[in-house]
Amino acid sequence: MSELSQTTRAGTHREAFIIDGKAVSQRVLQEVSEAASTLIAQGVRPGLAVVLVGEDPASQVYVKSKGKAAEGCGFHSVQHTLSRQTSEADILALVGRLNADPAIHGILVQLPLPPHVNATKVLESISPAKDVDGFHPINAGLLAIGDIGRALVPCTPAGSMLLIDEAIKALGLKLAGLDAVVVGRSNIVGKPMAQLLLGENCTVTIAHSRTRDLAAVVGGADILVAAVGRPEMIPGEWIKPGAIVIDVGINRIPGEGLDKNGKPKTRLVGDVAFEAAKARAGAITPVPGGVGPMTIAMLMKNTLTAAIRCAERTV
Ligand SMILES: Nc1nc2c(c(=O)[nH]1)N[C@@H](CN(C=O)c1ccc(C(=O)N[C@@H](CCC(=O)O)C(=O)O)cc1)CN2
Repeated sequence: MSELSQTTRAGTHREAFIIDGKAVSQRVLQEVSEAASTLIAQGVRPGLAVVLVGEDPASQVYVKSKGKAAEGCGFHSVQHTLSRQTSEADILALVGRLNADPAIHGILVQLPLPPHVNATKVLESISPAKDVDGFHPINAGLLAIGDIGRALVPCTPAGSMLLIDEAIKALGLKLAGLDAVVVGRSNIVGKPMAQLLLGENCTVTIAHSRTRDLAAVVGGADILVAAVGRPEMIPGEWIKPGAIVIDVGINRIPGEGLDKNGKPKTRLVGDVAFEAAKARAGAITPVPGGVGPMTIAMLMKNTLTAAIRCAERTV
């Protein structure tokens, strides 16, 4: 496809539409709260259990935000905080109890887990019906065969799709047929993202560390999803003019000066060099304030979905 149309009447390139992940996530949370109220009035309160193993400060912040968001949606919310030394067997036993608890519709084990714990084994022990992270192979399989109606879809890719919809509307485009490039092939973001884009009839390429001529592959993308976790590794000059850029990376790098405690300041950047990319893209997500807030909002949506499906199974 040729350049996506993004020129003004004077013929000069317009600055990118900044996709506001905070605003879109607030909208999702509002919709989830309203639907949850209806469900609660019918006697079913969605319940989310979050399991945190260890004391990683970033994980503590994310888990706290998830609990707060769950409460904000009117959910029953529980947090299990386990010490870093907790054995894999004890984590599996806890997941087993949560699987059997009728008040809990969604179970999330915060990642990363300590190195002595087999994360795959723990994630596969979660009942697929309560796997609100969408990481269980059953949910990955349902997504791969295009049965989204029965799957729980991973939160970050699902949220990224909503941001793409937002950009498509703002730019007056149609999603079907666009060339999408996903940089990164993780099971958590890259692969499910590619499946979702394929489900919307995009022509999808997954690029990774062994991709030859990444610049050329990225340069062909009408939609670029960067999910590699390497600060600003995609230069703005690689972006196709008018492209939609979804930056999943959240990388903390050294900032300038000292904070109020005298410690060196840090700042968050994405996988894309934002300022240069903004000058070429049609639409772009910022970091922070782009994909990140969507992850938690979609987790609430998945918990609501799990609760609704559970209620439907028991009538
Ligand atoms: N079990 C899971 N573990 C992890 C997941 C996940 O989806 N499931 N994702 C990440 C962490 N994460 C949620 O858990 C998460 C990361 C970032 C944000 C976010 O809103 N980021 C803000 C910036 C926050 C800051 O200032 O530090 C943003 O981008 O605007 C939300 C959730 C790993 N683990």
